Amino acid sequence: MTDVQLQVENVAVNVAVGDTARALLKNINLSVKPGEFVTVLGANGAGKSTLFNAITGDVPVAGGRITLAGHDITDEQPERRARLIARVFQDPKMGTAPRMTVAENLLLASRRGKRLSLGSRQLNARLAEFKTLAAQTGNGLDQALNKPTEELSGGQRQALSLLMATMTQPELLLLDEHTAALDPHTSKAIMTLTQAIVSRENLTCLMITHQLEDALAYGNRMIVLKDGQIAFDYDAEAKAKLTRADLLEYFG
Ligand SMILES: Nc1ncnc2c1ncn2[C@@H]1O[C@H](COP(=O)(O)OP(=O)(O)OP(=O)(O)O)[C@@H](O)[C@H]1O
Repeated sequence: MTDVQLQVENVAVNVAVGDTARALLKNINLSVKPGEFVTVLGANGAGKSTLFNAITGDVPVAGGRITLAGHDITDEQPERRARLIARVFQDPKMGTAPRMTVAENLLLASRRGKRLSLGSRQLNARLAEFKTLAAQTGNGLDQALNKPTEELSGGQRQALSLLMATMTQPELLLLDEHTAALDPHTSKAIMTLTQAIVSRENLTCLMITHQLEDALAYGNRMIVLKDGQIAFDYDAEAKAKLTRADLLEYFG
């Protein structure tokens, strides 16, 4: 195992605005160790989602190199990178196929990067496993395995998205404000589930959040983006000393 899981070297992202190029990311350098859980903070427009998009290949980089688990993925298509990288979005509707049942969604996710086969025999063979997996959410998902996901609550659907994102142990988990659309109680439950899965599977994880309490409470490293650059990078020890008041200063 290498001691660096994700290496972002001199990554720049530009977009054309009219006749001029605007820099969204300016020579970002970030080195993340295996099992690190990094919270990502920054004001609106700082470049957080653009950083995720550069890592997943959803925006082209103007320069630099991205390496994941020893593979140079800089020139790989997003579909290929998706075998290694899982992402959970803010909108619970983004992570699941709405007309398919919970169990079918889980079967699909378990086949990530492999040949797809969705027969009822394959499904039935894995129902007990999926029930155990869904039970850990504590929100009744295990009782809803045969329901289309469009009938689930936002919290259940986001819990399912999280299970689907992590069940094949991705090399990198990207959480893109994944609790922002949920009420405080549900958001807490999803964060507790997130923490449990990330620790148990020893996942390398980046989590964008605007919830300062969550940014402080979770993870063992924090970066703050400002104007397309990493303005602050706190290791576990420095992060543990930070307060909400310190963070508010960055956004003041
Ligand atoms: N395709 C694009 N073309 C032009 N500008 C873009 C494009 N994508 C993003 N931007 C701009 O780039 C900047 C960074 O956007 P980004 O979504 O990365 O910010 P963010 O830190 O994730 O913000 P938020 O907290 O609001 O989600 C913003 O000013 C945004 O408007």
